[in-house]
Amino acid sequence: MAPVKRRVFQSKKQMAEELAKYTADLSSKFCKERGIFTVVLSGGDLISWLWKFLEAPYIDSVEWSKWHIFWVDERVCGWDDTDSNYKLAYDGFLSKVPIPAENIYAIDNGLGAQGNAELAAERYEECLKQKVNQNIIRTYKSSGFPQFDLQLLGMGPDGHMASLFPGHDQINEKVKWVTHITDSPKPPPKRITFTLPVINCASYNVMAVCDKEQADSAAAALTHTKDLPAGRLTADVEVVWFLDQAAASKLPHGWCSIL
Ligand SMILES: O=C(O)[C@H](O)[C@@H](O)[C@H](O)[C@H](O)COP(=O)(O)O
Repeated sequence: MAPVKRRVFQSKKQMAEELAKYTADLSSKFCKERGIFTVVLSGGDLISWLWKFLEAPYIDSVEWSKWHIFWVDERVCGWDDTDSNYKLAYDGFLSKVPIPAENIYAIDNGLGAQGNAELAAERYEECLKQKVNQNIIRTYKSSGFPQFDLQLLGMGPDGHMASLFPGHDQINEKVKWVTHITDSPKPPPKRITFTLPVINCASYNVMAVCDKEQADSAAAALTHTKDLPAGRLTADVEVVWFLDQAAASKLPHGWCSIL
């Protein structure tokens, strides 16, 4: 099983700087190896921690034209809706870096605007399959699941990741690549989400978590004292939890040395 590493930072600023460095290093590695870097984003606070990419050296040194962007979960709404994870990422990040528009794979705008969660999930899975056929996304060993190069994930205070919530059935999906939920405890209620097997096939998974509201769940997930979706996170190569001091404050003594 892939190692689960922890990195605890004194401030969100430091965390954002290291997150950019970690991601840029993987971008160089994958662009060199395969000429493509597949990156999966989540919503929530994550996008606000990507600001470092908009500055030197990254804005000029990253091979943006080789990036392909996907979403681990999305709210079922149109692209211009204030709930949209696509809009959040576009406004805060994607519109400011030269990633080609055709390399950005958002939820189907029409199905989102109609609120059709089931069909939107099916359509997004079809989109992933098409990208596998075009050799943009790799597949994981013999399982046939898509394998992304890097996923940048977040965790809610209840321990959810993507739109896999504690006590909801979506976490048990074993066949589909993308599923949907219509009663999400975090608003809005309708969402589509990658399933756990897909999330865990990624080569590298980053779980970025800040603030004291997440501290209990971060500790429970990392020590496995509660069965939380975020505690089931693994990867093919490695998982790294990026935590600020507040989010790491409930980790067992000695687990949270500052980096
Ligand atoms: O659509 C969403 O709501 C997000 O993708 C979600 O899965 C997020 O990553 C976590 O809820 C953490 O969110 P915060 O960073 O806002 O706590």
